[in-house]
Amino acid sequence: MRLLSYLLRSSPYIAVLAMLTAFISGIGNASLITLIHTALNTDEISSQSAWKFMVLVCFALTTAIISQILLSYLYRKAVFDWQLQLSREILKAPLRELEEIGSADLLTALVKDVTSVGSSLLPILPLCTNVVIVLVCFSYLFWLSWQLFVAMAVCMLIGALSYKLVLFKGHEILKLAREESKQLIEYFRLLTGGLKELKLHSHRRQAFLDKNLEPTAASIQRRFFKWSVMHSLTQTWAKFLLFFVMGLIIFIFPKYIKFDAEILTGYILTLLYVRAMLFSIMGAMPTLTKANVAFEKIEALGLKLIPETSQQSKLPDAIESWQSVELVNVTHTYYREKEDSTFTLGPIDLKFTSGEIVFLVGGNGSGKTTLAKLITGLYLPETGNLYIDGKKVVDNSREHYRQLFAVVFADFQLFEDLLGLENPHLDIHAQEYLTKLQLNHKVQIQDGKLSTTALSRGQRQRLALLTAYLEDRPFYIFDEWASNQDPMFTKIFYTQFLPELKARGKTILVITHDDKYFDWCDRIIKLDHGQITTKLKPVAL
Ligand SMILES: Nc1ncnc2c1ncn2[C@@H]1O[C@H](COP(=O)(O)OP(=O)(O)OP(=O)(O)O)[C@@H](O)[C@H]1O
Repeated sequence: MRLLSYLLRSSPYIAVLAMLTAFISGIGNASLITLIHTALNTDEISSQSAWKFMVLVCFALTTAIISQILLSYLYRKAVFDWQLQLSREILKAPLRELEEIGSADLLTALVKDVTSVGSSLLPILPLCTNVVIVLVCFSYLFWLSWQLFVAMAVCMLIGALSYKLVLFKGHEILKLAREESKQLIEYFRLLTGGLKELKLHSHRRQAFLDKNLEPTAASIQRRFFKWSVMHSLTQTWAKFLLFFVMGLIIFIFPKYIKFDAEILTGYILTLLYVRAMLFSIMGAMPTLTKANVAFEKIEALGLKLIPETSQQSKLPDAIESWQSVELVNVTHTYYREKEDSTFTLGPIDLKFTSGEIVFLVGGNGSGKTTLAKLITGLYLPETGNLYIDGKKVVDNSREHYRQLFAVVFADFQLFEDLLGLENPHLDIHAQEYLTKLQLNHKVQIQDGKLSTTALSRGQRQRLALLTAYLEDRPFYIFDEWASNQDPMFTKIFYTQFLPELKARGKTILVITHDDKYFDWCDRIIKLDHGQITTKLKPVAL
């Protein structure tokens, strides 16, 4: 029911119209069978009845076509809307939560689950029509003989209960298959991302196929097969149930309930007609079950398909002037479920002032990147607070606070389109930076779009730097930016780029292992196992 309300809320007017036409079409269809039965039992068929029949056929046909067109529109629009809405929700959710969910689950939700939920729309409207037809036909049967109807209904109810039981079991199987589909997507991601490693090592490749990919794919296939068998069994059972009921009506019930031949033909004719509708109602159940599983999964991720309030909140402006950013008693803890261990960063007390260059050093895994995520407001501190110019950063101001930073993370992502950079001279500025970064012979820029990002890792890092330059934010953070640069460019970075940025009044935090250039900063902060062990001037190090 909750799924249905979501489906209807995505385009309420169209949905109501589509349902209305589906209902009307259902009434038209059901009226046809009563008209046929009456005509069969009339000696002389009047021309008025023939006209009535023709009009009813046209009416049922037109409403069915309209409802189908509306349905296709509704389906396409719903999937489109939900994919956009889920993307917004993902961008809105806290980074740490998203990291814990993992990209495989998010991708499955965006690509597979949304389509599954949307596909439930396809049988829903025909379902409405068929439910109406079945209800009208059953009312007709009740009107013909209520005693016969009650006897028939009891038999059908027993059949429906057994069907429901199997459907419930199927729901559990589909849930497990959904979890494994997520794992399969993760393996596909490894396959496409690890082509070099898999091609070079034949034993690893074989083991990857035999031990990872194949068992998961086979298990999903087994579960879906089990589900299909259960589905086919219930469908076949449902078909024979109706024949069984007809057999009871023809051979058994007449011994106990009195009714004439006209009622009997009415029952058989109507049941034969209703049979197709009942099958289609039952046929829709697996799709609805699949949609329900996908819907539950999206909800379990904490993502909403329908926006709760208007999406058009004003985007925060960039911060132009500031004096200090301060972290007071800030901590962050990772919990690693598989190893049942934790890593805690902090408590951290740090202050950055406008226009200084700070180097952040420390061994692998000491918490440097985590600290950068806390400073930029990407991670929410578990304890303690961030302050900008003495003002606490709270939930309402966090988005605004984040506009202070331009960051090149070690696992940066390049966008070919230089998005969100409102600058009438963007191409000219970008071209200047491309020359400065010695990329002008490799990459061109036109209408804010880079001609390519298919470059070496070091060159891609330079492109990431280009984006950061163009963002022109007051606070720059570089996470081991120079690690893939040649010695000459590393030198240019520390001895030219950083001082130039500082001269423009920027604050720069550089996560680095390049001790050769430690003299080129104002301060050095050292992290060890999540704790700040040293805050020094470079000369003293
Ligand atoms: N997403 C995560 N989930 C769980 N633990 C994590 C996660 N990211 C990092 N950690 C753990 O937190 C610790 C600090 O990681 P972090 O990436 O901040 O260190 P780092 O100093 O930047 O390391 P490196 O120099 O290798 O980049 C590490 O022990 C790491 O295992």
